[in-house]
Parts: sequence; structure tokens; C-alpha cells
Amino acid sequence: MVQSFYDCVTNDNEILLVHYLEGWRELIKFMDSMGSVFGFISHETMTKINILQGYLDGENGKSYKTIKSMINYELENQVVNFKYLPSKQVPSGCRTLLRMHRALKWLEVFLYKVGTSPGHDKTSEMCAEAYHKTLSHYHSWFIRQVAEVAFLAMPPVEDMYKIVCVKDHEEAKVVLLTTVDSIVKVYNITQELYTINNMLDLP
Ligand SMILES: CCCCCCCCCCCCC/C=C/[C@@H](O)[C@H](COP(=O)(O)O)NC(=O)CCCCCCCCCCCCCCC
Repeated sequence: MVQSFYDCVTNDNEILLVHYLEGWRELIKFMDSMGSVFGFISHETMTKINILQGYLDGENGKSYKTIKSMINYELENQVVNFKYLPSKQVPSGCRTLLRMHRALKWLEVFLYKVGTSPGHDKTSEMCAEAYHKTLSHYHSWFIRQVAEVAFLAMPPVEDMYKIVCVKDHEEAKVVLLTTVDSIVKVYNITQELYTINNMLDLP
């Protein structure tokens, strides 16, 4: 997963969509190993990945090579709707990736917390705290309630160490902070692209 997010960024600071999606697929594997309670989150994430993969494999796939080229292509071809979400069309790549981009901020804050809070074993609290600071702002009341319930099922920190294949907090800190580092790079580049194109609020 770290490798995919690392490989995402080219020397010109472009983000390769194929690796971005691979990183997300790896995250889903972690989530799936935490239990079926997270199934709906996993399913939601997979739906978004599949939309983007569909564009990447489609006839205009070359235009979806990087996030920047996707934005340019979709803007030039009026694929992005700034006013509402058309119900009968596949959502644009830009609005789909924006949802994942917002979730990436949650992940960054959460992993940083786990990596820098030795002895803090309440992953559910750290997860909820990260969610309140980030992704929850974009979710309806209903989704927020469902998310809160799912957080209660988060495994204890020792189990999370096993999931990320480390034995104690010291090792976890190195792995998690390296991960955070690569996520931050990807997040910042994406954020800048969405900001200059006025696309941070796409419906
Ligand atoms: C394993 C812990 C998982 C905690 C996940 C925290 C985020 C919880 C949010 C759950 C909401 C999902 C339900 C659907 C939301 C959608 O309404 C909403 C908006 O979409 P729309 O505009 O098309 O309607 N969708 C989204 O915001 C996308 C949410 C994507 C959530 C991705 C979560 C990824 C989690 C990766 C966990 C990896 C754990 C790694 C541990 C080492």
C-alpha cells in the first residue's frame, strides 16, 4: 500500500491514477481483515474505485493517466457537473476521486494518531476523532451515525499492529509515519489541483 502511494507520484509531481487505485485496493484489504462490520465502507470505496477504473479502461483511458490529465480532459469535455449530480450518468472521475481524496485526509490523520500515541489502545476513539476532524463534514447525519457504530468495532491497537505486520509501537511508528508521509504528498498535490480548478465542492 505504501509502495503504491509512493509510486503514484512522478518526478514531475503528477499522480498516476493506476497506482492511486492500487493503493486504495490495498487499503480495502486491510479494512476487510478488520471484520464484516466494515463491509459497507469497503463496498462504498470499491464502487468509487470501479468508476475510476472504468474510465481508465475506457476509450478515453489515456486522458485518465494522471489526476491532472483527468481534470483537464473532463473540464474540456464538460464531463464535470458543478451544479448537481446527474442521476442517469456515471459520475465524473473528478467528483468520484474527490470523495476518495477527502477520505485520504481521514486516513492521514488517523494513521498519524495511531503512530504517535504510544500506549493509547482505543483505536475506535482515535478513528472517531480523526473522522470528526475531517470526513464527517461531508457526510449526512445518517451516514455519520452508521460510521460511529462501525468505529466501535475497530480492533484494539495490538490487532492493528498485526494487521500492518509490526510487533510493537516502535515498529508501528516507523511504518505508519512513512505511510503518512506518502499519503500527505499525494493529498497535497491533489488538493492543489482541485483548488486551482475550483473543484473542492463538486456535488
Ligand atoms: C477500518 C476503519 C474504517 C473507518 C473508515 C472511516 C470512514 C468512514 C466513512 C464511512 C462512510 C461510507 C459510507 C458512504 C459514504 C458516502 O455517502 C460518501 C459520499 O459519496 P457520494 O457523494 O457518492 O454519496 N462516500 C465517501 O465519503 C467515500 C468514503 C470512503 C471511505 C474510505 C475509508 C477507507 C478506509 C481505509 C481503512 C484502512 C485502514 C488501515 C489500517 C492500517
